[in-house]
Amino acid sequence: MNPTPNRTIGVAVLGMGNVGAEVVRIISDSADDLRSRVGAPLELRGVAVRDLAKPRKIAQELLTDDPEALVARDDVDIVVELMGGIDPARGLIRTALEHGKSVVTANKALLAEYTGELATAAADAKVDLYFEAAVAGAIPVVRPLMQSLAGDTVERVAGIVNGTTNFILSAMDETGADYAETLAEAGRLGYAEADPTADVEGYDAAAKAAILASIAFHTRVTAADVHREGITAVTPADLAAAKKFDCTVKLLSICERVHDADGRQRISARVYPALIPLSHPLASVNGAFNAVVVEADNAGRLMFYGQGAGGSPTASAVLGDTVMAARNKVHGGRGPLESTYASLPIAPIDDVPTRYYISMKVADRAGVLAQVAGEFTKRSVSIAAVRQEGAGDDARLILVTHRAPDRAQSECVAALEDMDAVIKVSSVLRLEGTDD
Ligand SMILES: NC(=O)C1=CN([C@@H]2O[C@H](COP(=O)(O)OP(=O)(O)OC[C@H]3O[C@@H](n4cnc5c(N)ncnc54)[C@H](OP(=O)(O)O)[C@@H]3O)[C@@H](O)[C@H]2O)C=CC1
Ligand SMILES: N[C@@H](CC=O)C(=O)O
Repeated sequence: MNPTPNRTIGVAVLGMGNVGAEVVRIISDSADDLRSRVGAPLELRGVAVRDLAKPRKIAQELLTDDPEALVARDDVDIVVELMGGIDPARGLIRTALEHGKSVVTANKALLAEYTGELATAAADAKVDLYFEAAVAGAIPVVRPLMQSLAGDTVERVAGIVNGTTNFILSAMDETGADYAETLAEAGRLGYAEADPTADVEGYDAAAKAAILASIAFHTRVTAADVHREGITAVTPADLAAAKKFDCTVKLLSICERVHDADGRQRISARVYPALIPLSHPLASVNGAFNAVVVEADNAGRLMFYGQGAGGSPTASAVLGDTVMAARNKVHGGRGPLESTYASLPIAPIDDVPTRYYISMKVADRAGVLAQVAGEFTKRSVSIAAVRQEGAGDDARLILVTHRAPDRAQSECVAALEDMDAVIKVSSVLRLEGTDD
């Protein structure tokens, strides 16, 4: 589309929930600032919702329950998708792009499956597709990876990218708060997804890992490529035990290049709750805050930190994208253009070197530790630390291993579960943030 100076930029918003309501508020409250940043006024043309009867802070005539018609309107230049979910969001974005509208979305679930399709549609239509808000709420991390680091080689992107689970784990750790109550509070504060299973089972963090891996490594990674474990099995006892090892527990998303001995490169993308040392920078990221650590060949280590969830922090990122897309409409230009995407293979979790923390209830008799250690030696996994606690029916053994392929580590756990001396393996978590 040709640039058209001195005109109004029409914006359609799909969804007026936690994020959409804040986007609508900012477009109205900050109209003068936005006009000067874009070089033209941004005008809200309509907002699509499901339930027209719900009370909302917006003129009723701007509301519609017909998003198909809204995205195709001639006076709409930019469509901001904040409905969530795959359908009908995917079709609506496709329609918007095909009608020459630029699109801003925060929909990580959709992007983790369909970025390739949507980016191609945007390129064909020569319009923008921006999604800064899809990863880590207010934190600028998508644009730094796509633009600022486009000339570097990123080796690793790892961090805390789900606010809800970090809010829950922090509360459990700091005050012993109840899991279910804290999850409900995360919903009330606008952090949790419409279906919070996406948060607590790690689907949301996995979607974000897929997006981060794709843009960091210039290869297509989808949610199905990401190894995923959530926080539902993490107990207050795990958090207490972590403290004894000067650690805490965080849900981590880790994306890295795996350099194989034959020079081949693969991508590992994984999400799981892990112990990290209290001295690690991610250990002090609490509540709904997120942080992402990027390691690049020339830039070295960069850390991005801020509010990872909630209506207004996320709306900030959405508005940033909207201003960029609006500037391009007014002054011409398009960007950031996507890289030429490679197709690097995915390294399965089995092949990735990890460290394990294993807590088990054991028989209180001589020789148990030697027997347990024998199972690790058989599989070439070495034990880094051992703690024996309690006695009688409460006898426990806690082990921390050195780095070894995850398959070998999980085979050790399976062997423990078959041993007479081991009454119950009560907790298995990985340990990250250490070199060995
Ligand atoms: N909340 C957060 O902290 C963050 C959210 N995101 C993402 O932003 C998006 C929006 O999240 P959030 O605001 O929390 O979600 P909400 O569930 O609060 O809001 C969704 C909105 O979309 C509307 N909607 C849903 N389906 C339809 C449909 N078929 N037709 C018309 N309207 C529809 C709903 O209408 P109605 O009001 O009538 O029900 C509601 O207004 C999601 O993709 C989410 O993953 C990204 C980063 C952070
Ligand atoms: N439910 C998500 C919202 C932001 O992406 C989260 O908790 O991080």
